[in-house]
Amino acid sequence: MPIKLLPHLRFLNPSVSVTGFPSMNIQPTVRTIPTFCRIFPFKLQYLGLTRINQQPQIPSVRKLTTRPFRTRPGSQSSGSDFNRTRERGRGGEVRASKSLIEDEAELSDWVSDLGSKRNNKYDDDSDFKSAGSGERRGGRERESFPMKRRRENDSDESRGRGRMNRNSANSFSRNDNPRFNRRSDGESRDDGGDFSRRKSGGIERGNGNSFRGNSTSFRGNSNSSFRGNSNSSRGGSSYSSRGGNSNSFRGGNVSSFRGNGNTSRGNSNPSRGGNSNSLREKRNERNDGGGFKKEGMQLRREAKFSEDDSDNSDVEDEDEDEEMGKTMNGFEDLLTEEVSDVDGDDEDDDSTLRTNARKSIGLDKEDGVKRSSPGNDNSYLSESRFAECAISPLSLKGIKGAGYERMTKVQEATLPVILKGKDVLAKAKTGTGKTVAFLLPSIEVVIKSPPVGRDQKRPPILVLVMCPTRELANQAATEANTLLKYHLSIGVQVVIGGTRLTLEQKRMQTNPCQILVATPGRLKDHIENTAGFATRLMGVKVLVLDEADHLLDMGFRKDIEKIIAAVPKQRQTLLFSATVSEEVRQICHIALKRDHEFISTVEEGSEETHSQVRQMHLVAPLDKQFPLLYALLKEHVADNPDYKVLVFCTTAMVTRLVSDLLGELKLNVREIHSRKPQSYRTRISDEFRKSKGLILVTSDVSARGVDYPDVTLVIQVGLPAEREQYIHRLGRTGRKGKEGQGILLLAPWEEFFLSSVKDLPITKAPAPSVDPDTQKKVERALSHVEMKNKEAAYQAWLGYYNSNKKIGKDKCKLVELANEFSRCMGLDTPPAIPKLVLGKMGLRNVPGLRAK
Ligand SMILES: Nc1ncnc2c1ncn2[C@@H]1O[C@H](COP(=O)(O)OP(=O)(O)OP(=O)(O)O)[C@@H](O)[C@H]1O
Repeated sequence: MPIKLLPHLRFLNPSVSVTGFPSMNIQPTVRTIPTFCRIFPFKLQYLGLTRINQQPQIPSVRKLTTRPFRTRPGSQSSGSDFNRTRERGRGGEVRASKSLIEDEAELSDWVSDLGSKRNNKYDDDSDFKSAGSGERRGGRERESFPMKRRRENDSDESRGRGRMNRNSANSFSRNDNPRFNRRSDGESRDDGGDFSRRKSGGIERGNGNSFRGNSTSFRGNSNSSFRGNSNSSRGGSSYSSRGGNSNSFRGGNVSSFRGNGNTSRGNSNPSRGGNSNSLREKRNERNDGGGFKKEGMQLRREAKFSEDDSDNSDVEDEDEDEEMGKTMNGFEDLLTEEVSDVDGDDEDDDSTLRTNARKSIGLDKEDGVKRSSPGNDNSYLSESRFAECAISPLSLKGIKGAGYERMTKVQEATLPVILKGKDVLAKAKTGTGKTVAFLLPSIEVVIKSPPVGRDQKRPPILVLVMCPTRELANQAATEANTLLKYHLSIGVQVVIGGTRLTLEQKRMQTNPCQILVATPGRLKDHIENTAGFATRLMGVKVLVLDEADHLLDMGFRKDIEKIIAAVPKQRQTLLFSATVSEEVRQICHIALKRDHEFISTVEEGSEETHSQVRQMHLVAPLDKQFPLLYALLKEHVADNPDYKVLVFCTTAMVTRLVSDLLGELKLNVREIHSRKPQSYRTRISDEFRKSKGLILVTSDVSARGVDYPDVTLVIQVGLPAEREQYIHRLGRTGRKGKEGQGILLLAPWEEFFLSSVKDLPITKAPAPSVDPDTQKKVERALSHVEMKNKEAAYQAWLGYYNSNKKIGKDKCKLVELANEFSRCMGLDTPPAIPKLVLGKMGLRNVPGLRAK
């Protein structure tokens, strides 16, 4: 049958080879092979044309669609990933520096900050080896960075904050404001990754005993009923939710490491145990009819996407969720987390759950042998139902309303333990329902707490959820509202950057909430500047760190430490993430009690990524990357009418450049990064969530947690900041058991990154060549991209790679590469960079750079 080529598939032409792949022998027929076919030959398996590991039969290729594929033989059985696991050591792996900047905001703000710090120590080149750190708030030199607008000087927020600062009597004085400090501490960001690891190492030696606990599988068998019926039995900040006979099945082969703290204390309060459903109903009625009843619906309505927010959200600001550069100062103070109020090592379980979990992981009840089960779309789900847990009827109603029937595996594994009141560090793959896993038991804690009277001046915040990005905070609050649909008296609010502090203050005053979702920087602002807020935080019973490893990383740690210090020690703490490195496990006791449980639903020996997500890496020199990216996208779009693609770029300004370019090439693109106003970010995020047929070019603001359904492809252009970031970015596709694809596009000198992900099933894509027409088209499109955007991208690019330990080591080589990038954007001469910036980057007098 003759092959009919679609015009759009003809961009490939072997005559323009990709340099760096001399061994590539492209047959003439390759011309007919779309890039995707060559990168994803598995597609052919669907067409029955080739075995999965076979080279595609090129002549057979006709119209190629990016069709779903099956789990590869021999790959991780997705049906059995609910297993006890120990983190695999990754010794010897090369990891990209954690100090890589997420965007170049810091860089521009350094410049701004220099005016006030001209004579300080940071003027010394040796203190500023990279552009990846430092002050982000702009000022005098804003002109050099046209995209960045000033927030502090002209917003109500800054004025309000200024007043509040002068008047407020809080524990974080302005002079000691880490947020302020970190923006001037360029060097902390500069070497953050190393520093972090070194510090962690130190901590490990000093305190590294918190994971020595027992690895348990099935504990106890009691089929518990609902607990904790008595408000009166729960006073003050005690852990009412800990007591009783909660089902605490610790899921099948889920790894469940206990800390080595006190484990002998049982739950002795008899009043907490064994309540029937009717009691639950009664309790709920009582609580839901409490002081907030009338406000309930309103609270939820206003929880997040309030009109107020959108009104002010065009206040551009530096991105607290992306900013880094904090130091470890004061960190040691937090190592004395109180451990006295720990629960016992009680053996309490729910046999039904246990049985279900065993089934869900393919464990035969009789012989205990693990059966492998083939992967399928629902393999992220367990066989347990929410009703089997000690969840209140109104929550169950909310769950049903959300369309959730069975628990996901991470929910099945963690819920009973959390409901029991234990601190938990949980690791589960991306898109498997971790948000519900921590929200649901948190809501139960609120339900069990005494209702707050209307006249209470400073009603306590009972649950505090910390998220690293605004998008994620919004999303978590939305999920909370879904679950709270029938809990009319429970309110959720969000405090994030990018909106005026004063309006958040007003909103919180008008509609006090019991559950607060926040980004660290903004929460700290409220602690410092909002009257009565610190008092309200003293009511916190549950503290959640979503994306815990990121929040505990150097970029956020200082804020997190302050926040931990601002909530009661007598609390329950939940840490969730898809990646929990050894380092995180060593430092997690900053937040967790020693007897916390580490629960992982990632099967031992299996990858942290989903087997149904096909991962490829593609190595091509810089000058071929834009045309390649275009080619990949064009083909994916042609093959997938419902395409939904995320393109991750290294920095915000590079994101803007790539978005501009793809827009010029007439692809349907949107961009999102920290330099966009919050209103824009929220709008684009919502649009992408709902849309199909859209490409979102993004910085790492979308890397973690964001739940965009049905993403068909994730492309990562350039070096990911670290292994974990690669995993989280990739995790935007393949959610809820869906299939997806991921491509990592690296330059030859970035290939070293692959060693840090060598345990993941990333296969090398055959290097495609680029049709000269495509190349020309891209060059033409680049010529239409605004010069200032290219200049900003160049500077950002330089800053990003300068902060990488490996690439930034040889400054001359770095500048050569940066100038190559500049040429790829169509610039004959590299843009000039302010001398001060060069100084901060440690790049003064490096040949090849132009200073201004
Ligand atoms: N029990 C359930 N049944 C079906 N869908 C669920 C269930 N629980 C959660 N979900 C849905 O699964 C999706 C992914 O959930 P969520 O965003 O919490 O994943 P995650 O594990 O936190 O991912 P990430 O690691 O990327 O943050 C969401 O759309 C959520 O509504």
